[in-house]
Amino acid sequence: MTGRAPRAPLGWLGALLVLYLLIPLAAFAIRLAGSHDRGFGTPGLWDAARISALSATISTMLIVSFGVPLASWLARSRGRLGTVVGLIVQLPLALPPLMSGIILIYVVGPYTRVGQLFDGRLTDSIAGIVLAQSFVAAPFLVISARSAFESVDPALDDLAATLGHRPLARFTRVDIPIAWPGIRAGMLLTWLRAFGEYGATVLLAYHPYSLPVYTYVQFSGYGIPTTQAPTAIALGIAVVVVLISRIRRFGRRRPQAVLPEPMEPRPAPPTQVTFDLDLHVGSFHLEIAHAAQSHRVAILGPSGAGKSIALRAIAGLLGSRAGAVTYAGQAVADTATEARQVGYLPQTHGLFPGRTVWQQLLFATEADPNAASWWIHTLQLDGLQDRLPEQLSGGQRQRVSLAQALSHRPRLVLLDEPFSALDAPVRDELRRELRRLQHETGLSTLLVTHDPEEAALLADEIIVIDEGRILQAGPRAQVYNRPASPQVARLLGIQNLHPGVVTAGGEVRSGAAPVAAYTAGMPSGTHVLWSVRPEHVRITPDGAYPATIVDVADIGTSYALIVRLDGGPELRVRTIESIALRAGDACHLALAPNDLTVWPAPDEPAAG
Ligand SMILES: Nc1ncnc2c1ncn2[C@@H]1O[C@H](COP(=O)(O)OP(=O)(O)OP(=O)(O)O)[C@@H](O)[C@H]1O
Repeated sequence: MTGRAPRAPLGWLGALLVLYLLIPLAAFAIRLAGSHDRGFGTPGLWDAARISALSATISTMLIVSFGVPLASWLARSRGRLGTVVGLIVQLPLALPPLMSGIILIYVVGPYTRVGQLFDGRLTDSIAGIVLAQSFVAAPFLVISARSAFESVDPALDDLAATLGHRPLARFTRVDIPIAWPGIRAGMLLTWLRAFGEYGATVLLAYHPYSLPVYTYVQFSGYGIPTTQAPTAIALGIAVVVVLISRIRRFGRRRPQAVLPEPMEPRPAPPTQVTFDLDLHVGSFHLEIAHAAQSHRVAILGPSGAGKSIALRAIAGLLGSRAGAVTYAGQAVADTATEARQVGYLPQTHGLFPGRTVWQQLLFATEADPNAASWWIHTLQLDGLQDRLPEQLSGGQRQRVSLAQALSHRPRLVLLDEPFSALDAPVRDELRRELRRLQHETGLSTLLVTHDPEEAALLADEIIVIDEGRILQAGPRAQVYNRPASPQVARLLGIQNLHPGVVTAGGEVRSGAAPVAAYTAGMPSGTHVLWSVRPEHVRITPDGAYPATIVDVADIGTSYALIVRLDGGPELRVRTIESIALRAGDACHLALAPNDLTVWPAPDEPAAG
């Protein structure tokens, strides 16, 4: 038994509809084949067909010129205005075309002001036909193009801005190519709808005859046999246009890239960033300020802390009102992103669909082909230059993104969780690679991550943020060894974090176990949190703290143990020394007071 629902009844329902659509077409074709005189020589027929084709083409061109920018705006607009405009655009679709004709007469009819400007000749002319067709057919283009633009990832627009492209270039070189299949389908539908338009046209422009008006005139004057030829023409055209809309560009051949001589780019001078940001995105308020002392900085924080918003603001993608930003002492708040010379790796991989690896690398306005060739080689992308994004693995895509960001010699590279979607071995490999580049080429980087290990590997200076505020900022060693608060300790992934109380002797009692620590300035009885890094807990016979082994795991390069302090909490221990102990064995721990960090518990007022 497969457990699948039987599909036959659904299939039959669909087949009935297909029959209903097919039978009239077939009946017409049979009648046409059996006729003596099909009327293809009737006077006026071909003129009417020509006028319909001409006016539909003009209408479509007009609708595309105005409708594509409108659809792009509608796809991005979130406000009430966008909703209202979206409804207005759809209205002609919901209105009977005859009524659309009546409405148009009130605006451009011979006795209106607009009509009189043209001596009443706007109607009953090709212009009148175009006006009627455009009104009725415009929604088809706008609706289709709008949903096509909605599928364009806004991060690609941001990426193109960091690669030096201005808004118009981003529209024509990023948005239009990606949305093109939807725009093309909308154009063909629009043309067909305009070509077949009758209701609005017959009221607004009875003359010259368009094909549908001509057909009605023939029908009412001479009966149905005389309508065979125009119907056959319309049917033939519909079939051709529908077939055109189905044509895919199978296996389009792209020229193979010939890579120029690789040439190592001159390294950009180290760039330290200063920022003082104060901005709202929706209901989220980001207010952070920092002057970096290093050119390898990480912003670390949990999901939703405001890391990506901070990075986008520093890149200039949120406008000049986001706050003050300087790169190497130079104020850039009023400089557009495209002129800031930054490299950017957005959270989702930033590659442009339909472009080969080589085309991605040369996409920046100031891309240097020799440098691009060098990055292909350095980032181990040799042989992949003619591949499209979908023909690459996740790790290769991130390498291409990195190469793309570096090929225009950015002064600062902004990385938004660049490796988070990759599996552990590929992530480790790419982190190592980036670290190597940082050290070998002096690359200036600002990394956003929620992973403390990644921040420690790729930055000399760490800014810890949460809920749009800085919790701690400073050199890596200082932040990791002396987290300013338990919250920072948790965000840094510090594992041994336990509650305790300061004793009269200045120790910390955790459970029943007193632990020696520096608690200067904290009165006896203060509730605290204390922590010690797993690699700072030593198991040694002369240790001061009796304990019991709970678990020992051999993790290849080291041992990870869980040990319970007698009368106290469990501690994680990490050691590279060979361990002969097993779960349940007694042991002793050595904990240096220097290695312990103690904070007043969050609800305790800070002492000292
Ligand atoms: N366009 C937006 N409109 C409204 N709120 C937004 C918008 N973009 C982000 N936010 C909100 O701002 C906050 C910070 O978002 P941000 O993307 O900077 O977080 P993050 O720290 O990068 O998180 P993650 O690690 O999950 O990417 C979140 O609460 C988010 O919901």
